[in-house]
Amino acid sequence: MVTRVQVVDRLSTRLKPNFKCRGELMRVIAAVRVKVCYRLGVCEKYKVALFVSLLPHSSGLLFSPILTALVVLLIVYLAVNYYKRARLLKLIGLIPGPPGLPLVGNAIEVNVDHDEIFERLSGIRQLWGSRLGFCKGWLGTKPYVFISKAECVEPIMGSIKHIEKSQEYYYLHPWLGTGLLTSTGLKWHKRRKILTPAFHFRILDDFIEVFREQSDILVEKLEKEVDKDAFNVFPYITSCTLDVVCETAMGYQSNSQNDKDSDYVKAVYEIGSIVQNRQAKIWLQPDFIFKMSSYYTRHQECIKILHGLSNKIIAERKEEVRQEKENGHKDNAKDEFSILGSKKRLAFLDLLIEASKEGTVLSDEDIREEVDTFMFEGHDTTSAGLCWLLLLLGSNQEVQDRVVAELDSIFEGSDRPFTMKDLNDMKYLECCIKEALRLYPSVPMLARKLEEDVTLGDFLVPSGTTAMIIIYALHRDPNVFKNPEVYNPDNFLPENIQGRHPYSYIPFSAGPRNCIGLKGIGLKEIGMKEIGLKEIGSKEIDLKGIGLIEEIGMIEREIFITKKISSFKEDGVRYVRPLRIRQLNAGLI
Ligand code: HEM
Repeated sequence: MVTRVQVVDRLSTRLKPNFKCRGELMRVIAAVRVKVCYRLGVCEKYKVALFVSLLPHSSGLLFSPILTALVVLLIVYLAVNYYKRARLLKLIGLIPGPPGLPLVGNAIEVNVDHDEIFERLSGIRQLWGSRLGFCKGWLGTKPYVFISKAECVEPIMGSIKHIEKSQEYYYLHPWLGTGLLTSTGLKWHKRRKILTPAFHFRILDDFIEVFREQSDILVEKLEKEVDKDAFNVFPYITSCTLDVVCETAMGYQSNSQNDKDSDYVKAVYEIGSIVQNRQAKIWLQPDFIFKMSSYYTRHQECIKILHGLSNKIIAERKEEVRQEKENGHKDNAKDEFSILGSKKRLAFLDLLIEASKEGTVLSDEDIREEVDTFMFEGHDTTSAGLCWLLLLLGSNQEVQDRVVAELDSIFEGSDRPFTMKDLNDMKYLECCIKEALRLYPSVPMLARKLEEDVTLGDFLVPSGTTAMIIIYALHRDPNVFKNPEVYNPDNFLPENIQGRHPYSYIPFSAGPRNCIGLKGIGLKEIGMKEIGLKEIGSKEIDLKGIGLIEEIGMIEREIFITKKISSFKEDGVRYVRPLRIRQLNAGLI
């Protein structure tokens, strides 16, 4: 039996002479086909045709049905793509927005450090989209629409069709994998279904003790800064939220409030900053370029630290669960979250181990993805929210007085630990938190890749566009919130929220892909820490003269507590009035 290579060799020799006409060529091919079928012992015509099409052309007229089909397919593919791209360009072109340069679009305008990008994007939206509530922009060859009007947010966020996260989230994959925040399609649906029960309100009962312990430590730390020079309150709050989330998510005490040099804590910060840089700088986006950049080595070190710890904790916890089960602890049927049958505080990880059904539903890697996701989503959002709340309470004496009056009415002079019921009774504090999240949403913008065309007003936004929802601007729509720049918790009194568009206030996102922690944990966690801070007052610490400086925009948050007391702008820094935290029973200290 001859080999295929030999057949091709022989055929090419035979076909070497130039053909005078197509008929002659076809006759040769037919003859060759017979011979090849005979020699190879096969008779599939397509194989012969393929051999013939592979032969070196002795004439420019060589004809092959396969080659023709391939060329036709290629032309159709190119034509469809050309049509799609032309349609996209035409439709996007109709939407108002800044003119972009070929290939780079508006990338040069946003080629700034990540703390300034937010300002630039908001600026573009304000300049071009104030009236319509949306405008377009180009990052490289990728089209974006920046949206900040409730009516335009709804068709996207409210639809199950647009749950695909945009390219910006891809840079989180090395750390978070495709956990709940970053996954899409079937995987997301499945995970969301598994994880939703974990956020049952009863889980908060287990967590309340962690909040109390950690806010006590926070108070102790802040005490030391009283009456000293200006200091940035952000690291204190973030360490506290990180400790809370480490313990509630993994059952692990990261102790970052006491150990600022913790490798894990440093890695969380650094990777966040690297990811933001990648999102903004288009040349860092292709993997092969990123791998050559100075960021990459540190990025990999961070991943090693972050995954190393999660893997270690998961393995240890699984082993503990196994041993406790072996030692005869039976599942407590009365408590749907109790897997150990003991009174031990359950971490989110325990619930995942339970849900994993010994690896059949969730593998160890799946568990790690989710634990890492909750570490990331659970600490950054709440710490930003709490810092802004402090700033706003510090700057609004009257609001602060009302918060204190409400707490006084609940605690009636007692310094007993707070309970879930207390938290539910703090209606005005809840309005204050909501209003803080309105002015300074912890997630100031989010993005979706449109899977289908969407109609916004008189415009059709084509599929393939990235919809960037600028929550920060949405929350400042003067048609929804009177005096939108003013901190006014009354905006959230029941009588004032009547008739408000449901998509006009979305700090936790909205629709099927909203925050799974939502009010349940996010708001309560902020509330609990706020109470913790209020206990500074109950311990009679003199915070008189302490003020706050808001120094930045929304992305890189630094809030300084300082002795400066006026309210003016200097060197881009806005000084505000002092933060005063009142005692439980007394007036202002
Ligand atoms: C003030 C506190 C919080 C705020 C403002 C907040 C805000 C948000 C927002 C805006 C999203 C949507 C993100 C996007 O689509 O890109 C989101 C998603 C998410 N959040 Fe939160 N969050 C908070 C607290 C928490 C907490 C405490 C947890 C967990 C312990 C959490 C877990 C998640 C998860 C897992 C997702 C992804 C949900 C999904 O895609 O199905 N969040 N959050």
